[in-house]
Amino acid sequence: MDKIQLFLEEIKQIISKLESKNVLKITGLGFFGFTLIYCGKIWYAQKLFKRLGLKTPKYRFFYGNLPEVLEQTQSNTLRKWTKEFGKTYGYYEGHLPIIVTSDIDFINEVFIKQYSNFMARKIYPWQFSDNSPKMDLFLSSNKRWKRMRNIINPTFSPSKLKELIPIMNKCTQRFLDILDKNLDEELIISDFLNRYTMDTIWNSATGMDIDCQSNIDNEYMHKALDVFKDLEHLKFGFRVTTYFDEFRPFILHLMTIITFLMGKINSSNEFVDPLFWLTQNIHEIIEKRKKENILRRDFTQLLIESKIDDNETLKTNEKIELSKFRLDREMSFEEIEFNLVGFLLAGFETTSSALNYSFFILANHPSELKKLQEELDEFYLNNGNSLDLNFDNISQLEYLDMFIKEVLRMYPISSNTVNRRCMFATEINGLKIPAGVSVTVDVLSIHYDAEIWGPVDPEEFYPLRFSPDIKRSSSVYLPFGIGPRNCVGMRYALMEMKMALAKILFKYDVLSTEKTPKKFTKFTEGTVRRPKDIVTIKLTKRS
Ligand code: HEM
Repeated sequence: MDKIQLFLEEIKQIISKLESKNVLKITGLGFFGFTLIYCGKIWYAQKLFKRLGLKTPKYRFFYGNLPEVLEQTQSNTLRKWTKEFGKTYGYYEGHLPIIVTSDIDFINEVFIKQYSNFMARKIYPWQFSDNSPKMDLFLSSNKRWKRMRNIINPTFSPSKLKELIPIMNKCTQRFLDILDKNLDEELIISDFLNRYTMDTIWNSATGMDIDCQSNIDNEYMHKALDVFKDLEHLKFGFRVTTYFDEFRPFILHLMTIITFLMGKINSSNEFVDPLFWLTQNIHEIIEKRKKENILRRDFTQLLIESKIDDNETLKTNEKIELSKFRLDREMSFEEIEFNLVGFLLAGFETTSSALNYSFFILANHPSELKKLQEELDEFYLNNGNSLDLNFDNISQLEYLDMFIKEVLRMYPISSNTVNRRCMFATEINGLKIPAGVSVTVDVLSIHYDAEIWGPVDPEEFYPLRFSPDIKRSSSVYLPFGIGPRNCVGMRYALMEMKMALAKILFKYDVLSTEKTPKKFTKFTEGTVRRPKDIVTIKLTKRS
């Protein structure tokens, strides 16, 4: 006790001495020292690739290469650098080191063979921490990701997804009814596609029929679009979190508080509101569902019911590890909530953009339209004059499958997300990779590599390069990523796209107008890569 009192006395004396001296001076010195150490840390971090012997483009102290990447879109910049530095090189986002690769062996090591060393994504500027319970499947890392992925995987199996076919059919029919009223007119097709994919994913996720296709001013639609708009608005804030990565959680909390207060002061504030609003709505839907024991066939129900299936998904050693935590075999309320919001956002703009690219191709390639229509006519006759599609008969539409594959080869929607972060130091092909370093794939360079996709020029739209008799490594085709952490929604997205295209092209011809772009030259890129040009088309009844 005496010792404690003595200690407190000493502290009091130090404080009073400090007060009597120039506090400002000391604070200034402290700040200067801290800045010096922080700059030293940045300087050292930006020497990593030199130490590893990897080439890098010229970078600036503190900023690294981020300004250049953001200026031109990441995909285009990586493709340009790959031409200059070869298949594997490094660059810096601020002082965060990123290895870029288009080397297939390297990709196989990171994404498949050594995936347990890379069970995280590159740090996203809006990511609080690796283990926050608010992180959905996309943003979570390590065991938390693995556990959630094992629970979610069965939800996207064909046997579960087939329960969602009636919802897809209903929304597609609604889409056709709307298009029927807009025949022979110039259409900005992305407006219609956004509403179609939002209607489908919201209905599939929650069972709630929001019908945002007929109701243009639908609130759900606006809020979802606002979330993406806000991510654009926040570019500056996100640059700050990248440059000051060590303080990211603090800056993000601060940004959340500021925007929350701004939202309170100005009720029309567009930022926190939409994501908060969406999450709140989903929260209420799950709560109601659990309380009233309502049974519907949708993602909410599938996630509530889903459990880890040890027999199917886990290897023996993982079974033992997970069986120790039996409670974790199902998802918590919060996890269901954040994953449903994640599905809404991941399944809306991606599929809508993929269809937008498809209509751009159809308007510019009448011969492709003809081939697809011939296949659909044959399917209709062979299936008792019906175009009812399901997971069993969809494989009969082989050309449609090749067509969509080629669209996504030329226009990979979400190539910036094909990355992993090293969590445990390792070595790949002689290159030592320390924990914390991210590896990102230069998808465009691979998708346009003439050695892989030739002899027909990869710049040409040519679906037959996906003929079943042509064999290629699956690691060269990456629109949905690769390995155990690839896109969990791939089957759902492909089914939705095929259903929409099959039903539309069976009924209508797609025509170009004077405004239809012939080629895309500029893109905007966040998690989704979109053309800057607006795709205008005309639909007309098939002759
Ligand atoms: C054409 C449509 C789509 C494209 C092109 C696409 C593309 C991608 C890509 C490239 C990734 C990263 C994969 C990797 O890192 O290896 C991804 C991840 C993911 N996607 Fe998709 N996606 C689409 C539709 C969907 C849909 C409809 C859903 C949900 C209903 C969805 C949910 C997800 C989720 C949850 C992840 C994270 C998976 C994980 O980290 O385990 N996506 N997607």
